[in-house]
Amino acid sequence: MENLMCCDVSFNFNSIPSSSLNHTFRFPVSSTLTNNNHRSCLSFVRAHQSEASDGSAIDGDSKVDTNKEWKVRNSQDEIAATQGIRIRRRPPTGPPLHYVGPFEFRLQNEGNTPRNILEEIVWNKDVEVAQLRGKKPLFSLKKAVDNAPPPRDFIGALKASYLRTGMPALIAEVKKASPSRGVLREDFDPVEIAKAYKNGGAACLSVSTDQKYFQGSYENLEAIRNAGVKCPLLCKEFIVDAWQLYYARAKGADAVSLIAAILPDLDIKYMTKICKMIGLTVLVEVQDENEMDRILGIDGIELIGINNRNLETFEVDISNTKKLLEGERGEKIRQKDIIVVGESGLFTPADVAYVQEAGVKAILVGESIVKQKDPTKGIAELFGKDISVPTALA
Ligand SMILES: O=P(O)(O)OC[C@@H](O)[C@@H](O)c1c[nH]c2ccccc12
Repeated sequence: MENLMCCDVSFNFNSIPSSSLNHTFRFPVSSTLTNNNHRSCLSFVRAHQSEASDGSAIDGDSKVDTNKEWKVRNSQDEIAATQGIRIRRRPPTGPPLHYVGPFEFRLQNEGNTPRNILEEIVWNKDVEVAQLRGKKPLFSLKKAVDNAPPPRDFIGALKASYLRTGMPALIAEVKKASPSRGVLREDFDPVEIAKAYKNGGAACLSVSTDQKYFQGSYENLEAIRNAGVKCPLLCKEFIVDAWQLYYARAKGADAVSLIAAILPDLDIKYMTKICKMIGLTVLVEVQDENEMDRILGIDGIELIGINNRNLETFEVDISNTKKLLEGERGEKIRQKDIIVVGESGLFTPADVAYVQEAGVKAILVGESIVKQKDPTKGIAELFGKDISVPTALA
């Protein structure tokens, strides 16, 4: 890992949440980060804002000034909107007159009601992360990350699988439920499912860690890692804060997904840099042309997922993968040597052939295989043939 150096930084705190006011930070800065522009640096501070120089947490409900906090979030939403991002990171109608606890307990009105499920998930995630950060400050996570076993090569595993089978490499998703489909599998044993996927020929696994909407957990991720399943693991989360990257890595993830619909370019850039520093592979997920164009404008992106499910409406349309790979976009992706992952709504060999034809080298599949009594067989049915690794090579 890159050597970290420390610097003291004092800021004009106009764009920093109130919990950070009057603090001089001492935080690690990698050589890559020092060269970045001022805004990037502010974002980095935001990610590290909840710790004083001794590493103690300085966030806490009692110290949050909701009025200033709201102003900061509102200006973040304005920046995001200029990039075509519709998802608001916080309720927009201003702070409640009194601080009444987390988002769930705030009085609902037209303005502070989420407009769609993705917005609701993000607002809840914000609260969840703030609470978790208080319990596990960044300095303790950094120690865990330093002592974690080396990450596995996520992209290497995808490439090897594609070369071996001549078909898109499978990222098989371990998820119990989803907001659009409800519970997918009652008898859900994450480790058994992970082993079955591996035996069926999955190159990598995706593990849902969101508890509220997907009934997942970081314990599942850790359990799969500790059970010795060799596939690299993607932590399937809604990342809204760089703290979550360290958390995922500390829990055994080899890769994380960043959702372009909720993260402005600047966040994607600096989070990608942090991931590189701590050894995580980044999968950036896009769902329309605007998001694809934004991500193709960012350097250093190696893996792009095209989601066939619109996260705002839940509509699934696998032709989305084809649409986003046509013409100049496809050309640019090939020039940049980016691997594209076709995501969601893939059920049959015809679906797999369709997205392969469109240009993907990997697919991310959950529902169609997790629902099968035997997920190993489910994989063979999805591909229309056995793609498992011969036992002599496994
Ligand atoms: O279960 P499916 O339709 O095969 O989809 C899997 C995966 O693509 C999906 O879970 C997913 C991809 N990106 C996401 C972002 C948020 C929530 C869910 C997702």
